[in-house]
Amino acid sequence: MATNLVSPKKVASITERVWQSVYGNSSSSSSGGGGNHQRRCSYESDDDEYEDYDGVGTVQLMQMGAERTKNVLILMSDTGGGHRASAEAIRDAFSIEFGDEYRIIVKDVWKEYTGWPLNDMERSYKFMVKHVQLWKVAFHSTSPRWIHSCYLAAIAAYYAKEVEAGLMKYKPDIIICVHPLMQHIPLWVLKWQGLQKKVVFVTIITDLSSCHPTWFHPGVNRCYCPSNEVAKRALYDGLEESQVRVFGLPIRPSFARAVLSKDDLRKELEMDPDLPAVLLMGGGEGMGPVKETAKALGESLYDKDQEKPIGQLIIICGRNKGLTSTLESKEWKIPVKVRGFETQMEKWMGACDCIITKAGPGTIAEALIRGLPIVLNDYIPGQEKGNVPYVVDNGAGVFTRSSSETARIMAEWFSTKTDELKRMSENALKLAQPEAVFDIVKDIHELALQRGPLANVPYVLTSSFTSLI
Ligand SMILES: CCCCCCCC/C=C\CCCCCCCC(=O)OC[C@H](CO[C@@H]1O[C@H](CO)[C@H](O)[C@H](O)[C@H]1O)OC(=O)CCCCCCC/C=C\CCCCCCCC
Ligand SMILES: O=c1ccn([C@@H]2O[C@H](COP(=O)(O)OP(=O)(O)O)[C@@H](O)[C@H]2O)c(=O)[nH]1
Repeated sequence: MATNLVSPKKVASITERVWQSVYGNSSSSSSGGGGNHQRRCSYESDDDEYEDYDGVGTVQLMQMGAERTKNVLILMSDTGGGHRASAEAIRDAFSIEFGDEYRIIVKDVWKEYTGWPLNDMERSYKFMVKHVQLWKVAFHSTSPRWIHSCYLAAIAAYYAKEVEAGLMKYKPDIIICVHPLMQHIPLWVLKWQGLQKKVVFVTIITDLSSCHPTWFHPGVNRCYCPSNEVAKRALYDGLEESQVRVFGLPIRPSFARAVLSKDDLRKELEMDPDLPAVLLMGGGEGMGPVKETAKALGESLYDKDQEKPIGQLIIICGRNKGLTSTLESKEWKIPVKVRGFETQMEKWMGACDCIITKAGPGTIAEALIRGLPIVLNDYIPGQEKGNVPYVVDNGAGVFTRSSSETARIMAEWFSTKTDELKRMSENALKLAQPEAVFDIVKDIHELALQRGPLANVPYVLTSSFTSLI
């Protein structure tokens, strides 16, 4: 029931009353859908974390007129590994640049607050990209604006209250969205709440070239595009030039700032100190032809005549546990390390000489920063297709879906074609944008400073205040 939204401890704000007038008092309007709906809809939460953030309102009141810590809510989802990696990159860069000025909260608000299908996007996405034709149809058929707007409006009608509860819990001064489907409902909520002038809302696109039109929402304060190609699409899809900025894809500062010596890293990671090394992976989920490629490399990187390896292989399987155990149980003729989900990718990339991966934007951007030539062995149709020419046409790598071809290229790079490897490494470094993440957070900071006086009015007052103007 709408009246359940307010704890007896809290003063019911005018916004909540407006909310009731929009949605009425009927419990039937809000009871469907999410299994966790009843619990999540209540502000009488038994959630300890909520109590922490609840305190923010009081702190804000005490700090009125003084500089106070601003809350930044980063909306992401673990559909693949790239959205979280970008979210963490932004979080770390804020901390490096601005210290305690900002409190950063990285959340999948859908998962915490809504019900099916929003709270289970990871599994649905994994299922769809595994059945690649299904993803292709879903991706392209939802591209026209009227189609995805209808879907999203229907979902908003169902889950807006839950999303509102999720957003209000964290009392954000700034919302940063790194997922295409997490803009529409929060932006509607801010509009209905009259909070558009108080809360800065920006989107950071995490696809390098081809991307789904849901990314381009005209209601954002800024849309950070990783490339000029994406920026052109954003303008074409209705964003104003003043909204669009191009700095590059945000990559974790550990890639940009750490001084890493390959020798030290190899020692730390217990790798062979001398043999050239290739890193084989398939994004956060260990997707693509990793197993077949590993087997082919096991053969091609072994010199049968001299009976010794010409290279070593690092396989990072991400969250794909089945792949990890299959590859761990195999016998190898060359030095091989099989790893699951790694949290220090900059070290593994820093210790290797080249990489084989599906065309995930995050992995590509990281590899470019480390100057690794790339063999792209797969791409997800739709959003990852354009990443292939981005790498190949810029001379930073090659594309082949054939495992035996990949294995042959690698053997050549490590023997007769070392000059090609070197040239591609130089091209990769030319494309790299390690400072993008810092440029983005500085721009967001500027944007926050430009906010009017409403930005400093605490949430406990803003809702009632804004409803009067
Ligand atoms: C005639 C046939 C009709 C078929 C209708 C299908 C109904 C809708 C079903 C599915 C929705 C499909 C959404 C498509 C596009 C979404 C935008 C997009 O590109 O999202 C990309 C992300 C994943 O990002 C990728 O991650 C990697 C990062 O690690 C990598 O970077 C890659 O390059 C990134 O782009 O995709 C998603 O998150 C998709 C989640 C799908 C969830 C499906 C949930 C089940 C159904 C409905 C949920 C509600 C959403 C409806 C929104 C529809 C509007 C698009
Ligand atoms: O064990 C792993 C595997 C992958 N990643 C990171 O996950 C992201 C993968 O993003 P990408 O866009 O390449 O592909 P996705 O997984 O999203 O499809 C990159 O930042 C990787 O460094 C990671 O941190 N640990």
